[in-house]
Amino acid sequence: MSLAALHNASRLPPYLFTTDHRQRVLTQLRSKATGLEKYIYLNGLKDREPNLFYEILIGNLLEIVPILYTPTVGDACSNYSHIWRRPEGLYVTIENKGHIKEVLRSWPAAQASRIAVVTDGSRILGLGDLGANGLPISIGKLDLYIAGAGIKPTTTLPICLDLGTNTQKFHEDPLYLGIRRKRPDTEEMDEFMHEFMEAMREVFPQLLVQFEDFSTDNAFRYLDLFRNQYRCFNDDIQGTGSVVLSGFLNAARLSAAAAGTPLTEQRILFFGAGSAGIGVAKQLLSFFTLQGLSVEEARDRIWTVDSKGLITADRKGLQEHKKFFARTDYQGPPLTKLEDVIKYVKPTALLGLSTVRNAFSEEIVRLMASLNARPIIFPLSNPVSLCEVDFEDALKWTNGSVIFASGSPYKVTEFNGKRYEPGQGNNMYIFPGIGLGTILSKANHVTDSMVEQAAIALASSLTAEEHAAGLVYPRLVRIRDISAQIALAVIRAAQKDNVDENSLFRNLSDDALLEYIRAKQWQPTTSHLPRL
Ligand SMILES: NC(=O)C1=CN([C@@H]2O[C@H](COP(=O)(O)OP(=O)(O)OC[C@H]3O[C@@H](n4cnc5c(N)ncnc54)[C@H](O)[C@@H]3O)[C@@H](O)[C@H]2O)C=CC1
Ligand SMILES: CC(=O)C(=O)O
Ligand SMILES: [Mg+2]
Repeated sequence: MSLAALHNASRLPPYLFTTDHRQRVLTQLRSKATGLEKYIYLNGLKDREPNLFYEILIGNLLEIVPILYTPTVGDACSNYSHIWRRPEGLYVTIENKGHIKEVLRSWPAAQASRIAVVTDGSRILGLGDLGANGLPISIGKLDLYIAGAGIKPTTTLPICLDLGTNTQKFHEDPLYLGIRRKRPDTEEMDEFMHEFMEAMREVFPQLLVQFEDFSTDNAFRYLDLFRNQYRCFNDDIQGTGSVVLSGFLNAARLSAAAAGTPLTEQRILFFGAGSAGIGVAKQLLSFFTLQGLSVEEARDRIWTVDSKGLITADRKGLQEHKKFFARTDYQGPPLTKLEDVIKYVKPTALLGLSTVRNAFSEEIVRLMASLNARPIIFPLSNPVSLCEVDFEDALKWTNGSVIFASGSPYKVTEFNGKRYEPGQGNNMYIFPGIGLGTILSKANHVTDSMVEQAAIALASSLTAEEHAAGLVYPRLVRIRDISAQIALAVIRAAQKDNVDENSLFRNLSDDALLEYIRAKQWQPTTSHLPRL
């Protein structure tokens, strides 16, 4: 319909076209009192005017990403059954076992689908088992694919597997959207997951599956079972590993320069040894092997702590995923307090993936500062309400020397008259580029080298000005460009590993391929809307 015809439609206010829609949206958004209300408002906007929604998101990333993603998406998930407005993703339930394919076929434009984010709701951020309320995490991640990498919205597919929940209060909530039953045992869940993955390949032949927020045992289990069989990766293990390796490459340079020591002298302590902690620890082996150390030497420079303290090999009943980093060189009584572990290990870096709010207390942070000229402290648990230490406190207790990156966003902070910018060590910097590179190259698997090269590309993407400002991650506003650079590195790694099915790119120079990737990035079009 032409503007004139629209103007003549009597339901529209007569002066609508003398106003700017973007300004109207931002004003309405900012008038909402809480993050959750803002989330609901943006959700409605996406339904009414998806192009405008994405234009506003891309143009205001720093303001809007914390609403659609961590921390506010955590509130949206916790309350999803109560704020639900409309269908916006696919639910596949345990009751669908035996005919999952038919359920998947109900998704419109199956042939066009390229990327699915699949959660079973069992560990949403650090908020635990939210069951069928987990869908917004898949939606939020896909919005970042669209905004951050330029993936076309109609090719994205958010999925929540509703297998029940062990959180009793949902069984008793009359508005709860999911099945009221406990989660299945391993055998039943395995049967479901095998059928689901086979059906996904058949119905969506071009699809990349991103596993998201599965509880730790299942996260490792299904990654191991499926990674060589299907086009898939686990964001919490591999995406987080990659993004933290990237930030660590830059942080270690700053820390080693301040200490006057070689990079290989880094000693890394993980507080939290779940899918994220161990996923990152495994990826950080590459930090050392890239400097020429062997895997065994690299492992020697990494210590892990869980709720029982320093993880040692002699501990009875140690879970499988904790065994690789379990120490064999500690003799003595169990070290159960973080402070004692730090005194024993003398780490240069302390990484939190524990879900324990304020675990990095004043004593802990001051201890790190007493051991290091520039301590690396990454409190990576999400959302903010579970972060191990706030940015302002970390600055104060280290007198500004901390090299900091958190999982959820913090604001630029002044300390002693100086301005400090926090890093955000969140897989949102990496999965859009991994996805874009995998989709474009039609890689049939996501290999370790694709994940590692993504990290190196992200670490190398900082501008001279960002380096001079002491940043360890590039600024989020450049995410589209950065995702294109990551995608290039991912495609080249896929080619080296011979998993690319799109061989056309092999003859292109890096410059030509980067140009091609950028040209492929979807842009919202809002020319049909009024602007001044
Ligand atoms: N920044 C990022 O990009 C990402 C952050 N995460 C965050 O990482 C956190 C952990 O996720 P998962 O590993 O999947 O969860 P998980 O629940 O499997 O792991 C938590 C770990 O922390 C340990 N822990 C719990 N309480 C403790 C205590 N009091 N003292 C010492 N250790 C304690 C547990 O023993 C376990 O090893 C979540 O908050 C999640 O949001 C996860 C993925 C990406
Ligand atoms: C960021 C993310 O994937 C998580 O906290 O689970
Ligand atoms: Mg996650």
